[in-house]
Amino acid sequence: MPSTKRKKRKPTSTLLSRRQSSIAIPSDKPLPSKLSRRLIRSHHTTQKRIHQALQQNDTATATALTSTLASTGGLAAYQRASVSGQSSKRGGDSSKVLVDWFLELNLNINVSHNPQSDGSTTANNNTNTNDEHARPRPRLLEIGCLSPSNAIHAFFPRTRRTLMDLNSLHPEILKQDFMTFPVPAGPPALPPTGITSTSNTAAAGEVCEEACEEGYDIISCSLVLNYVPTPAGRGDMLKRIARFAAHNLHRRTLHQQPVDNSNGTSSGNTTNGNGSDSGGNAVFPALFLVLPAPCVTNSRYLTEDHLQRIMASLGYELLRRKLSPKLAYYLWRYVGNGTGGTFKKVELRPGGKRNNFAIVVE
Ligand SMILES: C[S@@+](CC[C@H](N)C(=O)[O-])C[C@H]1O[C@@H](n2cnc3c(N)ncnc32)[C@H](O)[C@@H]1O
Repeated sequence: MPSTKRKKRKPTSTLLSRRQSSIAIPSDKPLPSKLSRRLIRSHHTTQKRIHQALQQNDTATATALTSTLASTGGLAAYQRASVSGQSSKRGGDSSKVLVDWFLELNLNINVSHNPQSDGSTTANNNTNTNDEHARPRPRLLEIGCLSPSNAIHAFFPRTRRTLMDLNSLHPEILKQDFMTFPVPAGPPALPPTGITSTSNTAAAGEVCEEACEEGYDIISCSLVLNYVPTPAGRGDMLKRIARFAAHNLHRRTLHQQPVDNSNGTSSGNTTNGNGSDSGGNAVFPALFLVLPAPCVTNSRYLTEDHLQRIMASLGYELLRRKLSPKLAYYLWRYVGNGTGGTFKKVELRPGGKRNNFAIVVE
């Protein structure tokens, strides 16, 4: 008779400690996918529990959970698991979708052959010599960056990209919390955005590189929003991203590249003879947002329609969308004039086997 004994599932903590040495030691080898998935899930859950404990002033539990997290490799182990997910064998570089969309949208951005390039040998690095009205090559701000060698980096030489993460895995990646990264200062008198926020401009005396004034044409936020442990924290991150976009839109307007919001295309001199969009006004300022698919397909509190309402309130319109079994990809264009307003945690999709992912805008 076949045994009816069910195989006991090992607790994640046991699995992690058994693997701990392989996580702590830097290695080029990706972690097994099952372990990566469990590690990522357990990291998110523990972080959420730490936050809940802190909210209840239960510092003992928060401290215990924090040390459990640290003993199992902490953020570094989580990042290693995420890098493993990004490996080409697992088809995991989400930025490939953005590259496809850039090509589809006929953006006139030359690709540098070497994503590590500083741009000095790239034709059409900072100016498009065929178009006297062309703006400098667009600038990327990537929040939550694990590597400077993903597909999208070929579009942005080093001088045109700012990559950041809470924990930097590469000298080019700033160790920086986006929530304290200064919103570019100037040009003066930003138009009203419908977004209320506190202390978002660069403080006097803060180091202000070129980007500080020029701002960013596209912000990439791939699998970062779901890392933020609270619904209100996610809303705050989206609001902050919108302030960066508002700065860029205002700057574009000042640089006399009129944006025609009525039909989703740029007007004036932004298209050249071959129909490509040299200034990128039909696309930029933009946000590339990637979420695990269940956050929008199986959450009690978030649907794609609801996400779209939140984004519209912040001044965004949807340009592109792709849903794969694992991930939801979006390209949003910031057009301003957000309706503002608040979004609470409201049950939209009842059901037993749903998750609780939510975004709250206060
Ligand atoms: C799952 S990884 C995503 C990596 C990559 N973008 C991708 O698509 O695979 C999430 C990363 O976001 C980073 N992160 C989370 N919140 C952040 C913040 N406020 N500022 C900067 N980085 C943040 C984490 O440190 C982590 O490395």
